Amino acid sequence: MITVVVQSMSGNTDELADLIMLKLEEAGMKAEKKAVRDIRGNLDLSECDGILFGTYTWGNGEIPRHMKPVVDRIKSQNLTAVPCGVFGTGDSFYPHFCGAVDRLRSLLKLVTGESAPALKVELLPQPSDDERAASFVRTYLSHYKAVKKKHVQKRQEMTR
Ligand SMILES: Cc1cc2nc3c(=O)[nH]c(=O)nc-3n(C[C@H](O)[C@H](O)[C@H](O)COP(=O)(O)O)c2cc1C
Repeated sequence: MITVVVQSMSGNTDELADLIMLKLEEAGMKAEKKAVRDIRGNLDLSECDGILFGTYTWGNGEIPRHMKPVVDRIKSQNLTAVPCGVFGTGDSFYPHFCGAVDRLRSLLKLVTGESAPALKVELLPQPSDDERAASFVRTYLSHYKAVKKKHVQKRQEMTR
């Protein structure tokens, strides 16, 4: 079960989350969506099977402050065995298009050592983003399998 954690102000990123959920389900993977405002206090990210983080970008290519509960968890909870991906919407009018996606990926790389697959979409998803979302989900699912395999091997080595 993939947990899709999404922060959206005006609905674009939420719509992208729905498209990604659909693609996950079409690929045979169960998914649940959680809005950041609903997760305060009661979501241990390290217990998730897999996570896709969705965010818009604010300020000058920044992660919106509403994502703080998620960023704090990424920093404090052990996500090394949890396959993660990042998606977001932004506006290419700004110098750092979807900067929040890049920043979240960098943070995840720092704490997990893994390069999370990413998808950036211009404002509201268009029909042309359908195949991009499907391709992102395919890339994420192979990353998911690779991370799971790595951690099974690690556990086996530790019990030897
Ligand atoms: C004040 C402000 C700053 C923004 N800064 C950026 C930015 O630096 N980079 C970017 O790609 N988009 C930026 N955006 C655009 C939003 O990220 C974009 O509209 C996004 O799709 C909103 O997502 P939402 O509908 O899920 O809230 C900014 C928007 C506003 C209003």
